[in-house]
Amino acid sequence: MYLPSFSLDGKLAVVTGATKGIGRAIALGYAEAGADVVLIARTLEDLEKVKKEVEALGRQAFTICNDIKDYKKIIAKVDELLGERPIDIWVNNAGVNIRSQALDVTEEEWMHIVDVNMKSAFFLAQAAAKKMKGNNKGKIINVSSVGGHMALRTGVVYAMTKSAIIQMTKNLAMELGKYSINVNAIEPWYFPTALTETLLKDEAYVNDILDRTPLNRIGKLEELVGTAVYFASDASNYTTGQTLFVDGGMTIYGF
Ligand SMILES: NC(=O)C1=CN([C@@H]2O[C@H](COP(=O)(O)OP(=O)(O)OC[C@H]3O[C@@H](n4cnc5c(N)ncnc54)[C@H](OP(=O)(O)O)[C@@H]3O)[C@@H](O)[C@H]2O)C=CC1
Ligand SMILES: C[C@H](O)[C@@H]1OC(=O)[C@H](O)[C@@H]1O
Repeated sequence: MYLPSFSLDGKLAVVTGATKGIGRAIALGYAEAGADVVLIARTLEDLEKVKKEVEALGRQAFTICNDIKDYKKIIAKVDELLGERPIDIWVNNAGVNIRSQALDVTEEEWMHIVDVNMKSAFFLAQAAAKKMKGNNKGKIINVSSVGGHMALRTGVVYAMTKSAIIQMTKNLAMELGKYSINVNAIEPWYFPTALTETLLKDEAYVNDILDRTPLNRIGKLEELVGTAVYFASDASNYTTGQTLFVDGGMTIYGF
């Protein structure tokens, strides 16, 4: 039989930033594929809503209402919630951006973006890997951005953190391979979410995006979930340290 399984039946996935946009889409996609899901975000009302959506799909949902900058508390809450239940999949999705020009970046902006997008992502990946190591298997998926691969006008600090996520993915994949833990990254171009809402309301900005996007349209969230399910499933068991662009062709656009 050559078709590998894309099923996540019986798996447990943890998704950071799981109440809106890309994180919510991934969490629901995972539930549709058979996984139980731990949802992490800072807004309780939103967490309860997505919890109900996961349960409506017949899967178990757990919620952790906490800022990932307090990653030690997140890790303690995961332990408290799950006990001995293994974590099969960890998605570092939560991310923020403050779109300042390089000459205007403040230290506070720097610290906030770096703490959420890079420091928290690393230490949560480290904690997940420590648990997965005991089971000699696991899938860590990091959400980077095209902005980590090429210079966009959406802020240098955000770009630095997204580029760091790509390199973190490679180094973790190298070190964790001996425990059969796969580490991969997704690099999205533009998708309609709260994070990009303001940008995508600007017709001139959208036209600039489309001018550089061979598929000539903004992505649909369901078109990103497939990649996240692939990286979470047995279908990707021999794929690690990789970054997959889900970008409408933007990164190959020359002239
Ligand atoms: N949308 C896009 O076009 C692109 C997005 N990306 C990346 O995808 C990821 C998701 O982005 P997107 O879905 O657009 O973002 P949204 O702002 O739409 O959603 C962010 C999610 O993360 C949660 N969140 C934000 N900050 C924190 C925090 N400090 N601690 C815990 N949870 C947090 C939010 O809930 P709450 O506020 O309640 O905590 C929400 O659930 C990010 O890493 C982003 O960089 C990459 C390329 C393109
Ligand atoms: C494609 C980028 O990641 C995009 O640019 C932004 O400023 C938003 O934060 C999105 O992440």
